[in-house]
Amino acid sequence: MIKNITCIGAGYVGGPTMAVMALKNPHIKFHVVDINQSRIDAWMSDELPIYEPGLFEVVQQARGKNLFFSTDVEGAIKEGDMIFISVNTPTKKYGIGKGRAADLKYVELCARQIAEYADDDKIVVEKSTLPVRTAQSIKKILSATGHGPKFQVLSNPEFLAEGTAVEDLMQADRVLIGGDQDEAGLAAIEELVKVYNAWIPRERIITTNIWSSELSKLTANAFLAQRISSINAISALCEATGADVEEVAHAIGTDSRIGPKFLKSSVGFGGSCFQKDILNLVYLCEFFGLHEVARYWEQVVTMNDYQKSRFGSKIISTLFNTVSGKKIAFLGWAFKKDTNDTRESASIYVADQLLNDEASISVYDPQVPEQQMYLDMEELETRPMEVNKQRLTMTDDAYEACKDAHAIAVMTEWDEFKTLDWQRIYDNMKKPAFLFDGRLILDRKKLSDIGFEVYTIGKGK
Ligand SMILES: NC(=O)c1ccc[n+]([C@@H]2O[C@H](COP(=O)([O-])OP(=O)(O)OC[C@H]3O[C@@H](n4cnc5c(N)ncnc54)[C@H](O)[C@@H]3O)[C@@H](O)[C@H]2O)c1
Ligand SMILES: O=c1ccn([C@@H]2O[C@H](COP(=O)(O)OP(=O)(O)O[C@H]3O[C@H](CO)[C@@H](O)[C@H](O)[C@H]3O)[C@@H](O)[C@H]2O)c(=O)[nH]1
Repeated sequence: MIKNITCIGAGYVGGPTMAVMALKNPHIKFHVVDINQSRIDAWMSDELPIYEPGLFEVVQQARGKNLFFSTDVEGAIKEGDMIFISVNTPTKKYGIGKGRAADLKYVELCARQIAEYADDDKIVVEKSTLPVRTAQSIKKILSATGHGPKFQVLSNPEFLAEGTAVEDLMQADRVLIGGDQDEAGLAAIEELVKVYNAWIPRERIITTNIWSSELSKLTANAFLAQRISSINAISALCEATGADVEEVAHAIGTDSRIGPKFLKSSVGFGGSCFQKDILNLVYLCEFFGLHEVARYWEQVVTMNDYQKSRFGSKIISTLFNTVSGKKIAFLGWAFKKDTNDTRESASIYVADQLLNDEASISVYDPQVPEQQMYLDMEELETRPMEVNKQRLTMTDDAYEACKDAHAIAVMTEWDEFKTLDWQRIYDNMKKPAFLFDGRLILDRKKLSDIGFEVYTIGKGK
């Protein structure tokens, strides 16, 4: 009987996942720990470290009752009957597998800490996205460095999307739990099934062997990203031929075998997961000598890079082949709406491309702080920070960002952009006033009538 659940890692996944589990399992105590003190402080305050619609209400209901946040990793490991590992698994930036493989050093450290501090038997749950067969390494570390207790390792990948995390957790399409198929493994799976079954119907909880579960997560993201790259590839052809990508997406999406979701053409997918997980899949395929399979999936990322640079190039070529000294307004910096997360956002790469062509960029995003934008640019290491700061600025007012601009680029699909006073924006811009809709959210006809020169992804002239 599980009485205490610990989660190591209080990020975009650990925080919301444990908050919802705690709300639905009032009889279990949840302890979420992180090495980042300021993140933990934020989880305990009214200003949560991540912006997610509905999250604050959930946290508020459980926090202090059966949901606790702290930096006491050792104490939390000792008390947890079940320990989730929900730490970051970024793309490796060094050594073997650099630029492709997942960097598992944080996961390995968690396993070592669990082995060191655990005084009794534990169920260890992989919540982080991991390459298939990672459980084997975790088991090895636990058994080689532990001092007595027995460990069961489960895989329970998370499928929530940012911006809809609470909804996705509350009404999950499915929950996936993988574990060893022997008696102890099946018993551990059943313990986790019970936790989810507090609100997820049993038929939506899928149980598999551990390797299938690990691989299903990478596969799900690869399939989702593949759909976006596929429709983005078609968007280029639409622009060349006069077809309309939204009409094409609707026409194919009504085929029940294809389905309508994830066919929204865009300036390119971003976020912390898709690119990282596909590159990880590519690396795994190469590792197992499956070079053709690796090339197949790699193309999803190549197409996404092409879509981002195609958008940037379109801005430059439309503005008479140079943006040097011109002001370009960016509406949105986050990688999608309803999140403050900017990891791998298309904005970063398009901004970089325009800055290389000496543009001045003024950004408005309702949730992203200026400091984060500079950190994103710094990671690219393209130019000195002072230059980024001179040419790239953020304002907290969309109208200010667009004032005196030569062009506007809609980079994130925030709802509020649809209801801006576009006549006012047009009146205050340089003419011709160019508008590049990278998210297909604006009314092209209305804007053209105002006087804008509108370019929309996937729509020919
Ligand atoms: N972000 C998403 O939408 C999403 C969705 C599904 C799965 N995932 C996967 O979940 C995992 C976590 O992603 P995230 O977005 O929450 O990452 P994140 O960077 O927001 O959070 C990870 C946290 O782990 C902490 N941490 C790292 N090592 C630690 C240690 N040894 N002890 C204590 N804390 C430690 C970090 O300080 C950080 O706060 C990744 O593997 C990711 O691929 C993410
Ligand atoms: O039709 C679409 C759908 C999405 N996007 C873009 O794709 C990116 C990713 O969007 P989304 O998948 O909604 O958000 P994530 O939070 O990255 O969630 C993905 O990655 C998570 C981490 O692994 C998984 O848990 C989720 O199931 C998976 O959807 C964003 O830039 C979106 O703008 C499009 O361009 N067109």
